Amino acid sequence: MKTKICGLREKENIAAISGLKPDFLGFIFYEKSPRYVGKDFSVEAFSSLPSEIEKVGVFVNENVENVTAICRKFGFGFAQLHGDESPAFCQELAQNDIKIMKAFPIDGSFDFSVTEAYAGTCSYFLFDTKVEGFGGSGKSFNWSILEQYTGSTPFLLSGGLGLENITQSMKIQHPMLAGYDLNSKLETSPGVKDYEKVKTILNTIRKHAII
Ligand SMILES: O=C(O)c1ccccc1NCC(=O)[C@H](O)[C@H](O)COP(=O)(O)O
Repeated sequence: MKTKICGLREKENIAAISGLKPDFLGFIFYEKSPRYVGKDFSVEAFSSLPSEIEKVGVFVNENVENVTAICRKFGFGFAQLHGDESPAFCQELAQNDIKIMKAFPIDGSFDFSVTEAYAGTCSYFLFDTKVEGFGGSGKSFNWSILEQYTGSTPFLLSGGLGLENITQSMKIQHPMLAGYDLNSKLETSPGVKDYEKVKTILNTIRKHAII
């Protein structure tokens, strides 16, 4: 199972968490987020990152030019699109050699047929809890709705995953469940991840994955 730790921004914290070898690290370029990387964020912040960890830029309703420029500047292989980006937007971005993770806000009435137009363009979907804002809510959704997803694009489960519910979430049996996206439940403060909590949750996921 893949693991993604989202919403880091401080050099020492990035270095410590990268030592735990998650598959993806996410950096938020949405100014209204309490985890926004900030104007002074520089490539220096992850100079020690092993190349096998995929870097993900997280965007909300940003334009293609800005997403492309930021991904190129920071060497992000992936853009996570967490707003209302259309299938055409994703196709345009994919032409710039950027892999896409498209987030969808899930509640009990989500219609998974909306994901169909994104298949083929996105490497992963990210199913996150529908809330007022866009992400980082710390809230989980009722996972039983995932049974309705019959697409062939792999997805990361997201939304309020922490030490208290990760074991329960690993009971989900879905052929396209590719991994877990982890964020606010593992923080000491917004944007700063708790090393011990991240270590414990990654060990839990990895132990389960080889049983
Ligand atoms: O985390 C944020 O502050 C955020 C704000 C705006 C858009 C996206 C954001 N996070 C993106 C993520 O991938 C989070 O990991 C995802 O929303 C789950 O967060 P959480 O519920 O805190 O585990």
